[in-house]
Amino acid sequence: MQAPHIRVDGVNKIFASHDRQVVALKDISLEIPRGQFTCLLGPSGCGKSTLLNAVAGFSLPSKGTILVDSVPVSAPGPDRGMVFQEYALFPWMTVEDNIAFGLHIKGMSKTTIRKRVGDLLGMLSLTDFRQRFPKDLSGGMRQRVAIARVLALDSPIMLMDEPFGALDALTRRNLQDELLRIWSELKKTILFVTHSIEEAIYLADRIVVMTYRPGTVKRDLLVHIPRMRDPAAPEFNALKRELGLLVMEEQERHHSDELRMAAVD
Ligand SMILES: Nc1ncnc2c1ncn2[C@@H]1O[C@H](COP(=O)(O)OP(=O)(O)OP(=O)(O)O)[C@@H](O)[C@H]1O
Repeated sequence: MQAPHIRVDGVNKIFASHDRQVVALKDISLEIPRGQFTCLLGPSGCGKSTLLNAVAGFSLPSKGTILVDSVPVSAPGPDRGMVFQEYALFPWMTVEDNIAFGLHIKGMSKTTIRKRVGDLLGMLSLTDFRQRFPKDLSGGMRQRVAIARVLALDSPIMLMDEPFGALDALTRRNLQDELLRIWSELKKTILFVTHSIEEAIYLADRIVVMTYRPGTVKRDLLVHIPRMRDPAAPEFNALKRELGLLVMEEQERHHSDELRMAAVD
């Protein structure tokens, strides 16, 4: 399946909670070309997950539209696979059964499933762990299974919500490298949420920095540093500084907002 193109057009999202309304997204418009690796970057509360959930079809915009290959998103679909920070594996199933689950639902033949699961176990270095249960795996391994499960369905779009946020630095770097390898091999369109500036620069073709409440696009830039990127390189650090200032401004707005709310309560 060819990677699709995503178009976010004038999207607003308003949550009504208790006695107040939260404008989580305001006038977001983005054109994401097929095959692009885009990171949504910003501090907590700037609407990254809200935007990702809207593209996934889990929570639709209050205003505006999201189109995948010109078709409006109105519900979750098999063309958009989601990977969460909290793995979301079935604890009673082995690694291979977790990966195969969606394929059984699709009604694929046992032979095809065995072949595809075998390939994915190999691709994500999980072959020796195929019979294990999630509780017997490290966080990094569990996240590999979660990625394999989405890849099994062959979704041409991968939506990833802080997938490596709970992992230690070394495991995180390994999985980032694997993700880049898989992405360049399988040519998926990836929308990846992170609040780590370094992770965004390491991975992305493009970084969209968001503002804190309402969530708008603060900066939208292409990363021109060739891969594999060296976080110690001067050009990497220069971009890190530039993005750091932008994110810090939003972080400060977040803190002042929290202080203001605490004073009201
Ligand atoms: N279901 C909801 N009901 C009410 N408010 C919500 C809901 N979901 C999100 N919000 C609010 O919308 C804003 C954006 O939240 P969102 O989770 O998208 O931010 P984020 O950038 O992904 O942050 P984090 O990194 O902490 O997940 C926040 O102010 C949040 O409190």
